[in-house]
Amino acid sequence: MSAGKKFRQALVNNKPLQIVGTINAYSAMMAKQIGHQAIYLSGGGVANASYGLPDLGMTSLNDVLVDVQRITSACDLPLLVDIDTGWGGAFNIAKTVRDMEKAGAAAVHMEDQVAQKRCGHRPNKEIVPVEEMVDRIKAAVDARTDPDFFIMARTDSFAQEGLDAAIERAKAYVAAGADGIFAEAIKTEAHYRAFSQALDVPILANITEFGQTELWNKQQLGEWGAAMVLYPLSAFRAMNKAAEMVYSAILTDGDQKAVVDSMQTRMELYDYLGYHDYEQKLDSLFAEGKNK
Ligand SMILES: C[C@](O)(C(=O)O)[C@H](CC(=O)O)C(=O)O
Ligand SMILES: [Mg+2]
Repeated sequence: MSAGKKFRQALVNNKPLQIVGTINAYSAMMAKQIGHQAIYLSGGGVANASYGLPDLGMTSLNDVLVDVQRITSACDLPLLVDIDTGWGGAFNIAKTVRDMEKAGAAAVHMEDQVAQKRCGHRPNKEIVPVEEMVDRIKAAVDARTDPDFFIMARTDSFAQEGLDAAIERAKAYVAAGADGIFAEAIKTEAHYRAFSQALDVPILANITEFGQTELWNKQQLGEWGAAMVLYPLSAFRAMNKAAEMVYSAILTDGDQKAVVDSMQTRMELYDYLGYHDYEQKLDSLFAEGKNK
């Protein structure tokens, strides 16, 4: 089954489908073993974690592809990738889609901000005219080789243009071939219901922390018509806080005794990696004559 097909299957089997951000290959393995059905690579996350940069359109296609390949090599859950604005004009967007498919991604979301983009939950975003975004979507849809590869259009227009205009944009994006709509930074039950009633493609709710949206439960969001619920940076934020505590404790206390109980143990680390299977294989293949 292609990655795109797996993503579509997960959408059918889970209403709504929870999609968790996995900042690296190991996180993706954990998410899968814990029972998640779909994972996400955040554009902001790649910029922050892999490059130490803000989420301001400074990373490129190749920067994101490296992390996509690492994750898809380690985990076979369908991966949704944040491709920001697609990184250029029609030909660049076509290349982005083909490269993402080849790298094993199942789905992408592309937004209607100007190339000099911002985080969707920050002020002063600038949006391209609807025609320009429609062209972006057509280029993306035309470029895919797997018809199941899922191309989601994200609209950042709610903040500037309001609900009705944002829905009109979403309709135009669906008419251009978008398979789903990411309604960025909408806020209330009425907003979610309006989007899902106006459109007959799956709608994504971005439940990112410390932003514009309340931390709605998946059950509520499902009732309001959301087909997907995204948690783009939740584990990453928690990992950062944990690292901060450990770095501070080591510096202040001179040892890590106070924080060791909050750490994943060596065995827990190995369990997610399937370490023992590797070790057994090594022993059965090469044990003869070694360490004896
Ligand atoms: C989803 C998002 O595009 C991301 O890059 O993860 C961000 C998330 C965030 O900054 O909290 C966004 O919503 O713009
Ligand atoms: Mg992003």
